Amino acid sequence: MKIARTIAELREARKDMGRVAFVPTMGALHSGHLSLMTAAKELADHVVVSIFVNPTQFGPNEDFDRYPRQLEKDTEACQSVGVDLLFVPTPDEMYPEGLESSTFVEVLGLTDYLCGASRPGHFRGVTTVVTKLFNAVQPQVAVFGQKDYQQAAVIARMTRELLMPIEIVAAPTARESDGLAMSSRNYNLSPEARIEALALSRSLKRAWSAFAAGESNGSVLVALTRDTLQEGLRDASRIDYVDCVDPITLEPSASIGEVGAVMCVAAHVGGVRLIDNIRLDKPLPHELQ
Ligand SMILES: Nc1ncnc2c1ncn2[C@@H]1O[C@H](COP(=O)(O)OP(=O)(O)OP(=O)(O)O)[C@@H](O)[C@H]1O
Ligand SMILES: CC(C)(CO)[C@@H](O)C(=O)[O-]
Ligand code: BAL
Repeated sequence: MKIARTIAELREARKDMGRVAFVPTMGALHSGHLSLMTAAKELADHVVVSIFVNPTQFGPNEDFDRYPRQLEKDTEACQSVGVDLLFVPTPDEMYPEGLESSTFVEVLGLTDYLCGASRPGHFRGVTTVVTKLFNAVQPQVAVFGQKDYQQAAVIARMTRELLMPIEIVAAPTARESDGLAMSSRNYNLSPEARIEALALSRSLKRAWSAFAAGESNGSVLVALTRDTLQEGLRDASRIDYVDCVDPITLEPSASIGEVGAVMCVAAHVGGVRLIDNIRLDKPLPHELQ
């Protein structure tokens, strides 16, 4: 596996590669990330992974400084699943003009909801850095996780509308055996908070079961989900959102029809912000059964 630390090194290594599948990450890799890399291997001749904790997608009071970093372990993990090229740029390499640059990429509409509403400016940081990474890596296909459902939708919309010749693939959420969605931020959970965090997946399971039993009113499903989440959290005021949304537009679903819906939750557990979601119209993930 080659490692590139600069754009110049990346471009040099990229020259020898044909069709590339790209997996952008912020590191502190877990099995969810590795499942994206394994999926990427099926889609192209070479797999490129980036690890970059992007400062511009964190708000001033968010956890940029506390975000877990473990580059040595991550490098071994990438090697173990057969990644061809690992790109680990510094902030100066990604933002040579400084973090307050005058050029950025912003997707309107889709970013009004969910994390876009609770983390102002977050998606502008994500779409700008992903555009830069796409320009640097020049992949044919890029793989994102459905755990960050809105992020995958926003990036798919961006690539389509900006005519980027890149296919966006959204891969399923990897979960721990007790249902918790894998997330780098789980590394920051205390043992007590790790147990409390199960309230997120439990609340989604409740929504799924009610939908499967015939409930299709979005507000009723949101209320059930919120109740379950509140019951499981020590501080209910730390819920950022519980929303049942259209899978394409991400607008709140009043009534779930043929296109189905996604139930999305975000909450702070023991000082760690976690998100999760579930498609109500698809089979229940086996870890939640
Ligand atoms: N449990 C998971 N299953 C599948 N993909 C995942 C999972 N968690 C994250 N991903 C995907 O991995 C990619 C990189 O995400 P990132 O490095 O931010 O990891 P993360 O675990 O989501 O971290 P965070 O704690 O910031 O939420 C994204 O496309 C994200 O959707
Ligand atoms: C896509 C991404 C790597 C952009 O910084 C990040 O938002 C993430 O890890 O999901
Ligand atoms: N996994 C999405 C990146 C973030 O939370 O900033």
